Amino acid sequence: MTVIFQEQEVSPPGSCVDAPTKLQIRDLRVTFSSRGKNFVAVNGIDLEVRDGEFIAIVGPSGSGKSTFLMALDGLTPSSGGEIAVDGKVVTGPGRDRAVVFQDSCLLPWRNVLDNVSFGLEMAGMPKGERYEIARELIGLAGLTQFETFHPKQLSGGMQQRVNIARALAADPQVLLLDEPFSGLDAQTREIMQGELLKIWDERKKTAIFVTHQIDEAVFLADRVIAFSARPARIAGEWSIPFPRPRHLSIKQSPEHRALEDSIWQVVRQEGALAAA
Ligand SMILES: Nc1ncnc2c1ncn2[C@@H]1O[C@H](COP(=O)(O)OP(=O)(O)OP(=O)(O)O)[C@@H](O)[C@H]1O
Repeated sequence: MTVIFQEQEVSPPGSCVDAPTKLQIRDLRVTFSSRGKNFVAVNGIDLEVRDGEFIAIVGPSGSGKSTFLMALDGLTPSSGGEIAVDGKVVTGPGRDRAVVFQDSCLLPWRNVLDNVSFGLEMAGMPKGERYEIARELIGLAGLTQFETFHPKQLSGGMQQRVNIARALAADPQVLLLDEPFSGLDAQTREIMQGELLKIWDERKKTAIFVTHQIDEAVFLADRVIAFSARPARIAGEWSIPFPRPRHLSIKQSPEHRALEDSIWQVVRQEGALAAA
């Protein structure tokens, strides 16, 4: 396993190195059945995530990244090991975790305000209260002028901002993001990376972000984890030293590029194993 810890005398601003553990994953295994045969998708992952930490997960296609995320959410049952949020063992989906998917999951007949407040409505929160929470998040997402718009009237980037606001509305302890920007063009994607960090800096949620883009992982995360070829195990781990708030221009720095290269080498190696 490749482990690179950047030594620093002073913690970067916004760092969570001293924060308590938020999410604990011990020996997590996920097994699927396909055509009468069992196969292991996730094989014994151990991971401790601190409160407010931003983790990015990269790895070859089919390595088990989404499966891992869905197991954390409780949508996919694990076949071994344990997941705990604040020490409480996860047995299924719960309000302490929220997922943002690649595709917009907005309800087309509801406007932005009613989409963002949907979960709160389902939880029985009175209208005035849920609208107040939703409006604050819509503002944070820079969409105040669009709260009466319906999803089809919004660009892909705006729809994903609504999705993120909706996920945050229930005030989850852990935000799980499964390639949320992969459907966007390169320019919008970069803008969204900056927007996500702005929202995250404000709310400081513990975040697990799955992506194929290594530059995106390095730019966003406190820690990048590379998964091996299937079955997923941790093949490498990198601590990202850049202080926050981060500006997109850091992507051009030699330090950023060196981290990208180091991560890419591991992912490429694992991808070759997957193809072999
Ligand atoms: N519900 C399921 N039933 C059976 N097999 C599944 C199921 N979900 C995922 N798989 C298989 O598990 C493996 C891991 O899939 P997963 O989608 O987690 O990988 P991934 O790393 O997220 O891939 P990508 O980067 O291409 O999105 C794949 O072989 C996939 O076909």
